[in-house]
Amino acid sequence: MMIKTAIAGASGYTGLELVKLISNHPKASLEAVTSNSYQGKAFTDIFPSMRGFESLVCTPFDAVALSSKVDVVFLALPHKVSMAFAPKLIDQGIKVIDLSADFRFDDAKAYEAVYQPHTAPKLLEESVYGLCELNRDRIRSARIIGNPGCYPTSILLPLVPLLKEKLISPQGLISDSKSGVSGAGRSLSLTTHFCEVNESFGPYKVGNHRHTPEINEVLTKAAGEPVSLTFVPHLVPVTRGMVSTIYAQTCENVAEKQIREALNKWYENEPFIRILPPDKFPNMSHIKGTNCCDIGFHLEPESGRLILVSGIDNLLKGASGQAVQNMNIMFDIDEKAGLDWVQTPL
Ligand SMILES: NC(=O)C1=CN([C@@H]2O[C@H](COP(=O)(O)OP(=O)(O)OC[C@H]3O[C@@H](n4cnc5c(N)ncnc54)[C@H](OP(=O)(O)O)[C@@H]3O)[C@@H](O)[C@H]2O)C=CC1
Ligand SMILES: CC(=O)N[C@@H](CCC(=O)OP(=O)(O)O)C(=O)O
Repeated sequence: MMIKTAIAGASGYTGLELVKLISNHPKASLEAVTSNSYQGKAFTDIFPSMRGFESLVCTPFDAVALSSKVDVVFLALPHKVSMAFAPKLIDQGIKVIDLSADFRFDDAKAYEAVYQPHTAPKLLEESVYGLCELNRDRIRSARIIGNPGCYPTSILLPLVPLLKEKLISPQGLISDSKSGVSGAGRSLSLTTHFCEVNESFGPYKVGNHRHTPEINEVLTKAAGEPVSLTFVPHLVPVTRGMVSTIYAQTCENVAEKQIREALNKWYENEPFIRILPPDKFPNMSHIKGTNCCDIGFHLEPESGRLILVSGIDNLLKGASGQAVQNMNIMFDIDEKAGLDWVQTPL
């Protein structure tokens, strides 16, 4: 059986990544790519790197037309936009994997405090947060997935097991995170203009980044009590990649061995989570082009402070790779299908 897919918003960076992944997927086919700005244009006119690999022409989005063609649609659209598209697909019996923030929250009020009034609250209630390793059972039977943000993925994967195992305090968590510029998408903006980012480095949205409530909602559930997290994102002048350096206070008498045992217990059978050996830490160049999340750590014995470092490719495990992993789970095929290769080996 082939899973028939379409990508809405294929002209963006996560859209391109999805086209590459589905084109190489052994059990999925790409039936349609939709775009507003490039209707009627060949996909390869937008991305010449795909010449010879993809022959689709961009069409306008039409849920009824898609219903006879596909089983699942990836919405690679901006947040606040996807919520208008998703219900139309669900009404046609098509599954949805949404890469925006529109279906990530359990609590509509938490979403609305950061974004805008939600126009599909029932679907938001039904949607499943697609953090594959931690939510697999619910993903299996979901009709709609809210694919996690890239920063949340890099922060939640290391922290959730340690909070659940009561090895770290839910208070005073700090994540100092760095992202490549493709995290901001393909549309033009002054902040991602070459001259503004080249040879430049610094934090942005300090104290008010919209990912903080998304991360907090999941951490609070894992801890079983409110958490306090300081999240500071930084932009680094590379195209892709993300590294989060996270500081946490361990609970009394917790030793490094227990941290390693807990992470191994949760992740040793996970193909896309790599717990690094002692004294090894993630590096953007080690995860670029993979669907992996690398996690390394160091415990300061005197202070009990744990330094966790996680690394992902923002466009793969942080977006399109995780979206395909979600599709594999939803359609009950090998979770690694189409993902067990490296696009850009060093
Ligand atoms: N970039 C990243 O690393 C990550 C991105 N995400 C999320 O994934 C989604 C896609 O991101 P990304 O690919 O980077 O974004 P891009 O800006 O690169 O692409 C978004 C695409 O959406 C389409 N679009 C824009 N506005 C509208 C609109 N009003 N109505 C319909 N279509 C519209 C555009 O295509 P066209 O005009 O051709 O229709 C555009 O190509 C976003 O929600 C983003 O937050 C999540 C994790 C990581
Ligand atoms: C570098 C950069 O600008 N990054 C984006 C995050 C992109 C992402 O993954 O988040 P969403 O899916 O929630 O958009 C930002 O800080 O808003």
